[in-house]
Amino acid sequence: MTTIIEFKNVNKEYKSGDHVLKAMDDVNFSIDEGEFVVILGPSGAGKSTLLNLLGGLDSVTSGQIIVNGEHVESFDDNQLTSYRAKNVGFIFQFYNLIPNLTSLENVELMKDIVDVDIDGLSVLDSVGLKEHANQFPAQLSGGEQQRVSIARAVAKQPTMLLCDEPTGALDSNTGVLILNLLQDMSNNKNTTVIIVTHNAILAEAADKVIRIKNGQIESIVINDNPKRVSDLEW
Ligand SMILES: Nc1ncnc2c1ncn2[C@@H]1O[C@H](COP(=O)(O)OP(=O)(O)OP(=O)(O)O)[C@@H](O)[C@H]1O
Repeated sequence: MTTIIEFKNVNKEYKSGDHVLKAMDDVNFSIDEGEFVVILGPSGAGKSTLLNLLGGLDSVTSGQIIVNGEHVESFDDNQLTSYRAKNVGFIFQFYNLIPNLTSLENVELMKDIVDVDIDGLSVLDSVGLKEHANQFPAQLSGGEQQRVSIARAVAKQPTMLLCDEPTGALDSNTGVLILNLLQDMSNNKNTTVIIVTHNAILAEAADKVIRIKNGQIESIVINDNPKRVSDLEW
């Protein structure tokens, strides 16, 4: 297995007045290429902070974040923009769709950003939205908009998919469809998938489970025999 992501002694502090909050407190871990990783922890533990640092949306206070051998913590703004465009697919709770583009156009937009061949219709089909290809975001439900944003992140074929509660707005059947798709991306396309969730059941499907508490790593567990998402008891 090739290590693709390393956090080395990562600290992230937020200052407000005299008070310093340690959102990441000496965090160390590594993730292999193609791993399906679940990050668990209580509210305020630092899960979103970890994803934001890894995705180049926020900068460390100290420590190193090494992705594909490159030091993300030393990137300037231009390097960060190019790093995010080439390597990272974000699936967050906010959808960030472009309102005056259809579902299909929102997905195919990725052609302008990365040099990949995108069959937008087939990606929309994989999230159950082929019939909605020509609708605009305002004509879709919250869960459908979430699925378009997932299709857009997947279509880009990024090195890693960073997902913050990706199924939060979805009913359980659609949630399973999406988590299955993410597990397939990891198993079949060697995409590294990292999912932050409150749903501990998903841990059974993960190759690696990282638990965080108070900005620190509580445990890292490797599953030798992860379950298929479709076999989990929800
Ligand atoms: N921009 C910020 N300024 C100040 N404090 C912040 C900022 N972002 C996060 N924090 C604090 O850092 C800590 C970790 O926040 P984070 O959002 O990473 O937690 P989380 O584990 O994702 O929580 P949740 O499950 O509720 O989303 C929290 O105490 C939070 O209040």
